[in-house]
Amino acid sequence: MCDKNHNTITDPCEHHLTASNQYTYGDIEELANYLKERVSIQPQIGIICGTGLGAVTELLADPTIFDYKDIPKFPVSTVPGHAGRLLFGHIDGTPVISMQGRFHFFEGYPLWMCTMPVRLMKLLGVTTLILSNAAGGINPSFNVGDIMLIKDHINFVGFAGHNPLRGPNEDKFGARFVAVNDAYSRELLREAKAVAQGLGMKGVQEGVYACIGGPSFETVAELKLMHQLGADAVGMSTVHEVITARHCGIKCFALSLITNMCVMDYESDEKPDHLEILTVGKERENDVKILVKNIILRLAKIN
Ligand SMILES: O=P(O)(O)O[C@H]1O[C@H](CO)[C@@H](O)[C@H]1O
Ligand code: HPA
Repeated sequence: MCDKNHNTITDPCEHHLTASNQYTYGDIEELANYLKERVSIQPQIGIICGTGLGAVTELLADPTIFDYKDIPKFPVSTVPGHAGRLLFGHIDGTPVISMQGRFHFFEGYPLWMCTMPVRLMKLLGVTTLILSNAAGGINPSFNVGDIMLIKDHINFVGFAGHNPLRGPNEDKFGARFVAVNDAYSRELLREAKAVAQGLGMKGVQEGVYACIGGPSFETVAELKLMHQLGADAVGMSTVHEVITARHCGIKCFALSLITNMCVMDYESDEKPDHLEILTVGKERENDVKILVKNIILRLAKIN
């Protein structure tokens, strides 16, 4: 820890710099300009694909694709199931930008770095963000393969003091304090439910997503606590992206694919396993794809 008695804003030290966002508004503007010079699509909708759910990007017609490693100042994906590509294209006429792979806190990235692409999307013109993730089911009425439409979250990472907005506020993106009681657009949730119903999709649930830091999964005691607190599913992402999006006024819709049921019994020999999580993602990615496509179609009709 830093023991220097100093003003962290006017005289930041290395430790404080890591805690605070190092991407200035100008840096992200530069990044947006870099992409605008190379692709003419101005996206309205942003998509962030969860573990094993990158197939949603197949919806983009004739996409322009950037590998994260080729974009200046961009982090790179290190988790299997996250391809590490940024795609621009159209889904049934709607201009879209999609991240095939996200950044997680457990990879070692500070939260401001994990969520920088959301601010980039804002500067590129995105007004609505659709997020997906793989999650463990806590609600005993859920089944593996269910799709949970997220209505709220419990931010355990935030409880521990980690927030993507920590540090000096960037007023050009939004105000210092941001309300998140309505983080998940009720309108989008209603529309998504109507779409799922219209498609006759089975196993579509609604619930509360709990976010932990990972990469360790949860203990039985932690899961029992989460259940008592009202969490229906648990994962290691999404919430920081949603906070960053709400800060800059982007509407959010998020869904979890329940890739495993959490082990809440000391007698059980089962364990969560990333490879199994990827397998369930593969099995259900088509349904997630259909749902996302139809939500975008519906949004195009009502907007
Ligand atoms: O949230 P996404 O990116 O879908 O990934 C989920 O899958 C991984 C665990 O297998 C964790 O990273 C968890 O958060
Ligand atoms: N816990 C945390 N993250 C996850 C899980 C889980 O059980 N499944 C998929 N991502």
